[in-house]
Amino acid sequence: MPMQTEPPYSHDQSPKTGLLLCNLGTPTAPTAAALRPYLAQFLSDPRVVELPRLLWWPILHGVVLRLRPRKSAAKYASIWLPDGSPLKVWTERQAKLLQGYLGERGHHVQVRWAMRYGQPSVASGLDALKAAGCTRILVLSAYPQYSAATTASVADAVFAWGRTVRNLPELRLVRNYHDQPEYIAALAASVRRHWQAHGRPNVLLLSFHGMPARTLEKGDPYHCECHKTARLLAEALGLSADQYRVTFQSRFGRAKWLQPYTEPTLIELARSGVDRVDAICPGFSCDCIETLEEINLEARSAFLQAGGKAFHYIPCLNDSHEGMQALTALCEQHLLGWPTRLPPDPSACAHSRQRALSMGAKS
Ligand SMILES: C=CC1=C(C)c2cc3[nH]c(cc4nc(cc5[nH]c(cc1n2)c(C)c5CCC(=O)O)C(CCC(=O)O)=C4C)c(C)c3C=C
Ligand SMILES: [Fe+2]
Ligand SMILES: [Fe+2]
Repeated sequence: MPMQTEPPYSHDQSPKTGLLLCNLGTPTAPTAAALRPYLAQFLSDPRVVELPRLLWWPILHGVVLRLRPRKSAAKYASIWLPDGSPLKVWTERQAKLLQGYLGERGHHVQVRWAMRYGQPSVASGLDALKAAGCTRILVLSAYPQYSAATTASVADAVFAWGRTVRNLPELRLVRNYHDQPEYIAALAASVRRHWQAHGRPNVLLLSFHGMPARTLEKGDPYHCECHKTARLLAEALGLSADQYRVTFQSRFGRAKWLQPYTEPTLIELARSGVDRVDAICPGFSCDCIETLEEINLEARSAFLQAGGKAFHYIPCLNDSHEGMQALTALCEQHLLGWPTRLPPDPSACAHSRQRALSMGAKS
């Protein structure tokens, strides 16, 4: 990939900081035609499906991309918002709010949002921040728990962009925030608020997106980080071990995924006489198809059909004040990690002195 041609370097540029909030990506419409390119890009990422290409390619192109787009489109249609896919709507809103929250704390940071798959791409977001004069950029992956399939894949996109850039900004990538006290406090506050309004369940179900089980054996910390989030949240809420369950959802393909699986656990709970379950998804920073359709529609119906009496879904933090405060605190901790800089020095070298003179500055 060729390197970009950039405006000549100038010493009189004041340092500016940018923030790129990256989420996974989502189709532009709830149709099979929009789902196909989105799923093709997503499921071609070797960080997501780790099978050898020779084996995976015929399955992806011969089976998955023929059947899944139509099936998934119907699911997206059931949760679509007037302004688009919930994942896009919430991510855009969080980025807008983050700019204000950080500004109130004295951080004048340009905030943009991007999607790892689809548009606006990570590269276009980084290009825009660089074009706006940002010489340091904080990349915040929206996933609280680290996984190679999500966080590391965003890093891949950032590094790929870096290969096209001549004059790189300083880059910092948030790795995770699964145990950040402000994030746990925000989750606990949203659960408590729900319980104040609707009473308490017999069991609180914490459902996380799944991963193939072999990723845990190969050293991916995702499973452990999900369990740590769950333990901290349970402690914050004062729950005993029998008052909550940790499960994994969204199994894809035939391989064994992280267990226990969400839906079979709900069926087992209903059959064993548990009347009310509340479900929360602390692995998602905002609501999306995985929470709104798979949990709030499908899992709810499985629980009720198996004899459960009441199922409450507690939404993701989305644009709530507590959630935004947690994201702000997280960004602030990372922004403060950067060294203090000397003011720009236009006389730092002969060519910039000449530039300053030609632009009419006094020598
Ligand atoms: C929260 C972390 C996520 C992990 C880990 C993850 C792994 C993973 N996902 C798939 C396959 C699919 N995921 C899909 C949607 C989706 N996944 C996440 C997050 C994680 N995925 C989010 C936030 C979303 C929602 C996107 C939206 O538009 O709302 C989908 C698409 C939907 C569908 O067709 O079912 C697929 C497919 C794999 C294989 C995987 C493996 C590590
Ligand atoms: Fe996923
Ligand atoms: Fe673990």
